[in-house]
Amino acid sequence: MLALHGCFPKSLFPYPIGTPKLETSTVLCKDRILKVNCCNPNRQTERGIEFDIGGAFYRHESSTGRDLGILAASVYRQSKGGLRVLDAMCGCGIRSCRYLMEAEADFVLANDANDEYRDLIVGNLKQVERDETRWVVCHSEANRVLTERYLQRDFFDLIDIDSFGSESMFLRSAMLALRLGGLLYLTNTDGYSSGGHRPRHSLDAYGAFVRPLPFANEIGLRMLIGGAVREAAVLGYHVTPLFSYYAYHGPVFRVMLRMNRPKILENRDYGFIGYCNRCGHSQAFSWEELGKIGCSCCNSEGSRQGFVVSGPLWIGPLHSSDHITQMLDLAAEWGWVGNGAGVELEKLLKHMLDESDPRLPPGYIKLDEMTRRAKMNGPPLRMLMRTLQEMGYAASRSHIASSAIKTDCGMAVLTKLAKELVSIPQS
Ligand SMILES: C[S@@+](CC[C@H](N)C(=O)[O-])C[C@H]1O[C@@H](n2cnc3c(N)ncnc32)[C@H](O)[C@@H]1O
Repeated sequence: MLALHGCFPKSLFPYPIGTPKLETSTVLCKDRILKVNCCNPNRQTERGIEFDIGGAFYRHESSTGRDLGILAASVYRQSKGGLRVLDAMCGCGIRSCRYLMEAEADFVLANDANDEYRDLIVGNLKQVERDETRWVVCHSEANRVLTERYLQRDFFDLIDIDSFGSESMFLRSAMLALRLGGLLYLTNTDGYSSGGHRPRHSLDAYGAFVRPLPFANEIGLRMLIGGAVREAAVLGYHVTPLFSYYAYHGPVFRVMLRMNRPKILENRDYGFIGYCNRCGHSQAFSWEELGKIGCSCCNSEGSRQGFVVSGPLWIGPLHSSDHITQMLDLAAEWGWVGNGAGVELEKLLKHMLDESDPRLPPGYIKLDEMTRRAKMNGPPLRMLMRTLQEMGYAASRSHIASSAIKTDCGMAVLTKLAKELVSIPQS
C-alpha cells in the first residue's frame, strides 16, 4: 500500500504552486467569472458526474480536454487489459473521478500539492468509488511523488500533468514513473513562448528557438511534443503523439504521448520549420538540411530575404489516425457523439483525423493571410480543399484555426489555384 506523504511545507517548494484562488461561489467560464449553481455554487456536473470544486482551480471549458484524455485512456485499457493512473496535479480531483468511472481505471493516485484540498478530493472520489483500494490521495510536490513511485518500481500506465504554465520541469520524473508503452498526458498554458515573443525563453524552457509565425498555436503543440521527444531521448525512450489539442481558452496546449523504446533507424520527426516572410510558404526540414535550405517556393535564400527558421520542434503528424479512429468509435459507443449529440466533440475528432494525414507538413495557411498577400478575394475553403484533393494534394482543415487550410501544396501554386477558382462564375 502506498505511504501517504505528509504535507510538504509550501515555503520549501522548489517549483511554483501558484494556485489562483477563486471565490467559492464562482468559476472561470469563457475567461469570465460567472456565478454558477445558485443552490450550491461549489457543485458542478461533468458527463453526469457530480462533484464539488471547493476552492480548487476548475475550468468547465477544460472538459473537452478531459473527454479526450478519458477516451484515449479507455482505448489503452481495452487494448492492454489494465490501467493505473497517476493524476499528478488533480485540483478538485475531477480527472481522477473520471479516470475511475469512465475509463474504468484499476487504480488512481490523485495528487495535488495543496493539502487544503484533501477533504474535497477524498469526498469527490468516495462519491464515484466506495472501494478505497482503487484510489489514494496524496499531497506532494509532483516531482517528488513521481520520483518516489519510480524509486519503488511502481510504474503507471498513464501520467497526467496538468500544470500551470510550463510542463517541462516535470517531464523527466514523469517519464521515469511511466510504464514502457504508457501514456503521458501533458498540458502547457505558456502561449507567450509558442507565439515567438520570447525565443530565448523558449530555448531555455523547451529547447527550441521559436519565432513569431502565423500558425503559432500549432507551433505551441510542436514545441511541447519536441521538448518531450528530447527529454525522452536522454532517457533512451521515444515519444509519439496520439493526439494534440489546442484550445483558445487559456490558451491551453495538450498532447497525449505514447512512450516506447526507439526502433533502430526510426524517423524521429524532430527538426526545423522554415517560414518565408516574402511569400508566406512554410516547410519542415531535417538537421542534415539545416543551413543549406532557403524557401523552396520562391527560392529566397537565408533570413536576409525573410526566410526564418524555428526549432528544433516536432515536425511529424500531430495525431495517430489509428488512435483517433478508436477514440471516435468509443465516443459513438458511449453516445458522446452521433445522433445530434456532442457535435463539437465529433467535429474536433474528425478534424484531428483529417489532420493526421502523414503527407501534411507542419503549419497551416490562414486564407485571409493568403488573400491579403495576393490582394484577391478568397474562394470558399471547402471548394479550395476539394480541388486540391482532386489534384492529388493532401488537404485538411485545422482544428486550431477555422478559416485555415493544411496542405502539401506550395504557396505559389495554392495562390494561383485560388485565383482561378475565384474567377470561375458560381452557378
Ligand atoms: C490546472 S490545476 C489542475 C486542474 C485539474 N487537473 C482539473 O482538471 O480540474 C493545477 C493544480 O496543480 C497544483 N500544483 C501546482 N504546482 C504543483 C506542483 N509543483 N506539484 C503538485 N501540484 C501542483 C495546484 O494546486 C492546482 O490544483
